[in-house]
Amino acid sequence: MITIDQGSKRFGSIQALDGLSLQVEEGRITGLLGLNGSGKSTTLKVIAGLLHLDQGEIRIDGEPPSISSKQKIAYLPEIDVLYPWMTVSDAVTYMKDFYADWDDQKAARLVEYFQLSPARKIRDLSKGSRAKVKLLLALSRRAKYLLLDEPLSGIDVLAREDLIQALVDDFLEEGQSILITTHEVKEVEPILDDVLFIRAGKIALQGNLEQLKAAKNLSLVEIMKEVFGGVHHV
Ligand SMILES: Nc1ncnc2c1ncn2[C@@H]1O[C@H](COP(=O)(O)OP(=O)(O)OP(=O)(O)O)[C@@H](O)[C@H]1O
Repeated sequence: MITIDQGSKRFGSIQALDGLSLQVEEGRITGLLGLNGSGKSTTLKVIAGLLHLDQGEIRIDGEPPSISSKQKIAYLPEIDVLYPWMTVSDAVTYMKDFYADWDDQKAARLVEYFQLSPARKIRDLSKGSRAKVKLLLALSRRAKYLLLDEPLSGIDVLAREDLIQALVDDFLEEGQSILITTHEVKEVEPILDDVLFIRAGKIALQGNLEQLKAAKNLSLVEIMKEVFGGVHHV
């Protein structure tokens, strides 16, 4: 389980996380949902160990972030910034050398599923294909926790629902957990077990999605309107 207790993070005058407490359960798919600038990416970066909290505690399976906890976490890499000059195949080799839990067969299946050309340079790919390479690089690790920050961004609307379902049916291993941030709420809803609603750096509501919907007798989008004050576009 991943827990954050009263986590705060400030960037200059901006309080990105403001006493945020959450739990991400094992073997479940959890959606971290919120408006622009509410702290979703910051939360994922804190869990990935790329940012440190100013205050509060984070525990990954009971341990503070460390080299060994980082091995349990696959974070959708910023490939556009990290290695634009690499080909798709170079990026796969690079990740394979870096991570002991790399699954070569799954990487090959994903290259085929996404119809990626291994010899193409990342910087020359379309935005959608770059998004697919990012997903490929995260999903090809047998990491316990997969952190997916806006994985559908740039992927066309027709491909999104198929992709998200394939992700769960064909590429997720038993016991793996996903924490996903997205604005594509309707596309992702069918795969979500749990939801965390984040507002101004705090969790406004969290729980099992089906139980929340039943308790409130509302759809996910209606719950979001309630939590975020009637704002439709999240
Ligand atoms: N490196 C940084 N330096 C300065 N401010 C930052 C930095 N990273 C994030 N912020 C600010 O912290 C706040 C939270 O940002 P964050 O990226 O976590 O939000 P988000 O919920 O992921 O937003 P979006 O949905 O727009 O991607 C925002 O006001 C953002 O401008």
